[in-house]
Amino acid sequence: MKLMLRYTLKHKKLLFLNFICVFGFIMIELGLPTLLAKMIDQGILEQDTAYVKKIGLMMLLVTAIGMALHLGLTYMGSRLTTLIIMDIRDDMYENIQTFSHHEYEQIGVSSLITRITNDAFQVMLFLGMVLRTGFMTPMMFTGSMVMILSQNASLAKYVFLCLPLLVIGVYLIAKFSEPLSRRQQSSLDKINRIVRENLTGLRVVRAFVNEKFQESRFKKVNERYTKNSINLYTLMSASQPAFFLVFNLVLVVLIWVGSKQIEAGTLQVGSLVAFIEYIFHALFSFMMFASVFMMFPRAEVSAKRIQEVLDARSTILINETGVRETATQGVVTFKNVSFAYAETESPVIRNVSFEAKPGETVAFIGSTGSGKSTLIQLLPRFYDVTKGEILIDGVNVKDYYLPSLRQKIGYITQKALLFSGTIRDNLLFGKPDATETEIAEALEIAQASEFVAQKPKGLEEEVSEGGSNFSGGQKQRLAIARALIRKPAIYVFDDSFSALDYATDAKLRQRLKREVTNSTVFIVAQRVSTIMEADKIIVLNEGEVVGQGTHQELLASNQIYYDIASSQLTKEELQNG
Ligand SMILES: Nc1ncnc2c1ncn2[C@@H]1O[C@H](COP(=O)(O)OP(=O)(O)OP(=O)(O)O)[C@@H](O)[C@H]1O
Repeated sequence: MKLMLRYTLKHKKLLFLNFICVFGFIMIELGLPTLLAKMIDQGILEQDTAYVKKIGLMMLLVTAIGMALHLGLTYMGSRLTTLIIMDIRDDMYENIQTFSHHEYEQIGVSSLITRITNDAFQVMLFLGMVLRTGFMTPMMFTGSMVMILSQNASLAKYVFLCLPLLVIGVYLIAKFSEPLSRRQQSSLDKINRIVRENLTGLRVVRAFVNEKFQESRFKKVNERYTKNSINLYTLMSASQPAFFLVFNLVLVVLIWVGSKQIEAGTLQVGSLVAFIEYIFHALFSFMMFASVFMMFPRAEVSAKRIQEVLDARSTILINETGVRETATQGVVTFKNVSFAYAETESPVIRNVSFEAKPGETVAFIGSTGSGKSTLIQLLPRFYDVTKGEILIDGVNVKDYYLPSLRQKIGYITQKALLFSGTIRDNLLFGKPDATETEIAEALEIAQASEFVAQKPKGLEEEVSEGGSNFSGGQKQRLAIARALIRKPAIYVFDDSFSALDYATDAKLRQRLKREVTNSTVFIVAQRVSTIMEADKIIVLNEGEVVGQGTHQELLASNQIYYDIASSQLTKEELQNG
């Protein structure tokens, strides 16, 4: 509720105009039955044609004004809700951007998508309803009740008798719809997750001929969603027939008692018609308000899910006052660094210490799951160390202004990710103002010039979603070029050469070596051949450093490294180093 109120009050001017239209519209709607009563009692029954014409014209004019006000009301309401939802989505997106990986993992990417799309839409539907009818109906109801009481108090008591019945009904429906709404939104999260997994992993699904299995997984969550929706809508729609039953019963009683009063001469026909019209307004307003009230739990569930996203504070803050400039560029020191993914889990990095200087290449090797990727993700603060510290150019990474820290690092992820757009767009992602020469140079170092030139449109070739129109190796080379173009002080290659053939891998590294003489280079690799020329190789085992040195030193002194190397290199290669 707070969320909806806060965002609505941001647009006070539109809200005020909406309110004016509502007020005017109600005045007109409430005035019409009185005019009608006058027309019947003083015009039609008295056979005064001139009076009938006069009141008729007045009614026409009043109706036209009412229509204009209603139009204004609809326009104002739609404009307001659209702006509110735009603000909510903008703020959510902005906050999501600041999330560390921890928050993404906690809420889940699919759920974040549902929240920014469907939950925001649910809130929009509700606010639209509130703005169109939420203000209007209580005012209309109160106004109508006042008119009812002032017209005929003895008839009014029948209307009051039915009200508690309606209130209890509305309360019960709202109460039962809340858990159903919550379940519905969380089933939608699941639908989103399965669709996402299926579509991104389509090749795996097909390769394992698991379409049927995935289909049944989808069917299950879809059925759960449908069942929930049916229950929810059945509950909601039960309200209308029940309401009309009560309404019609009241009407029958009123016509019965009213006709007796007319017979006795204590009530005029026109007054009864106006009275019934007011009752219609009152009960109809009540029903409309009840629908808003019944929709509230559903919108509230969505608003809470949105609020959760807005309230989530990244554990890794931008640090506005942090260090932006340093004297040196690329000196990296790990001091007794330990890291666990969650407080309860055991550390995956244990007491790691090493140093790297500009011009040096430091490589990490170890069995899978030994913590190589985790270790280098601590550099740009994708996660924060649990113990110890990481210094870059003498400053703790936590003390940097976050963008300045990340600006120093060219990070090439294990899974190359390209964005939809052209090849050029993807390269400019690294440096928006890069010149043609810089682009060409980066492509050349990354061994990508040739295949880019072979594309019919060259740099302007479109990259389809996820880069699916490029091979794994081509994607990796473009991702490398994108990082190279920035010329950062520190390069981090997280197994980024794995999809390249041996020859391309060797050529790329050789060319890179010439280029990045003043930068610090970290390479994570599974292939010994990729890292054997590194200045320092760090061998990791279960998160611990179990060896440090050059290829030759480690071959001679470290059994784990020797075992990895001997499993990949020929005897000759081993001997020649
Ligand atoms: N997001 C995560 N949440 C919890 N545990 C994780 C997460 N990512 C990795 N791990 C765990 O941390 C450990 C180290 O994983 P990491 O990816 O760093 O290993 P790696 O040496 O890079 O492996 P590989 O060579 O297979 O890529 C593994 O046991 C892994 O299961």
